[in-house]
Amino acid sequence: MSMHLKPHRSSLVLLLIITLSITAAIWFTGTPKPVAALHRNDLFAEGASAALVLCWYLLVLAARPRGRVTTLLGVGLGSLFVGMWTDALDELVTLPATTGWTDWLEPSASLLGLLTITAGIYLWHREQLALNHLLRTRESGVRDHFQLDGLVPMHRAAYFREQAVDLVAQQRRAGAPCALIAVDMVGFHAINARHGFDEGDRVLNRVGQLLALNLRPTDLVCRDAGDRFSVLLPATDQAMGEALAAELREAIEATPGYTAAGERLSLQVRTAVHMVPAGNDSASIVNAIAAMHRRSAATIRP
Ligand SMILES: Nc1nc2c(ncn2[C@@H]2O[C@H](COP(=O)(O)OP(=O)(O)OP(=O)(O)O)[C@@H](O)[C@H]2O)c(=O)[nH]1
Repeated sequence: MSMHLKPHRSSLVLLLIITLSITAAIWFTGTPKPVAALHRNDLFAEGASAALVLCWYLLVLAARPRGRVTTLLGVGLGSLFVGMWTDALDELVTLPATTGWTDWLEPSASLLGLLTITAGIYLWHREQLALNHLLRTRESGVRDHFQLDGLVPMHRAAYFREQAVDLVAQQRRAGAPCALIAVDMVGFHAINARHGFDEGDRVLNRVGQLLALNLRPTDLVCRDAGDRFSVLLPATDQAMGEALAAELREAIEATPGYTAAGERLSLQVRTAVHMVPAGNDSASIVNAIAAMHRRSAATIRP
């Protein structure tokens, strides 16, 4: 069983027992239809629909932690599957006229499923709005999981460039300048060398989180590469950009954290602010991003 499904083992076992019980009850109560009497198109359509709902059920459970939303979606999709599965079995078996329970089981399970899925989707929507709030400064209204950084919980450089082009075009229409900040760790290779690459990874992760926490909701931060991060500050002048860059440096250097072995780390970062004037062509942002990282690399910290 996939490790993502392990927390949902009891739900899966319950659905399996219900499905096997219904299948056995229908099979042993009725008479299998001869092959010539089967409606192949109906059988295929109903069987495939049930299989697809089962796939949705597994994908949703595998993607989610346990909780109220997952329970509602699981019960809903599970019930819908049971309704559709009963419908598909109906194509294989002729039941005696006295067996009335399958007539109400299929529509009731499907209706219960749809109602429960609707309640689950409503709560999922509320949950997602709360999560969107947490992801401010890590995405600018566009989510692209293909461009997420595997190490630091934020997007990568390509996403930053795409969003920066859009944001700068918006700012141009509003006549406001944007600021870019390059954040580069100083002597990061020494952390890897002294404490190991895994510890270096943890430091990058923590630095990324500190940056995200210390920005305004409208700002965007991404990991550029290695120990370099890029920040976009819409509607920001030079003075504000410099002030925010100083705050970011202070936030990181004041809370360097500890290694797994309990050794206090000492972190230093350098920043470079690069202004994108109000009327600037949005395509030039790509050059501006490269320029700010060059400027940051040339900055000497005491
Ligand atoms: N742990 C870890 N290290 C990385 C990762 N990506 C790049 N690095 C390391 O980051 C270091 C970056 O080296 P430099 O660009 O010289 O940075 P620095 O040591 O901070 O040097 P200065 O910026 O000149 O102060 C290299 O040692 C890379 O191996 C990563 O994903 N995880």
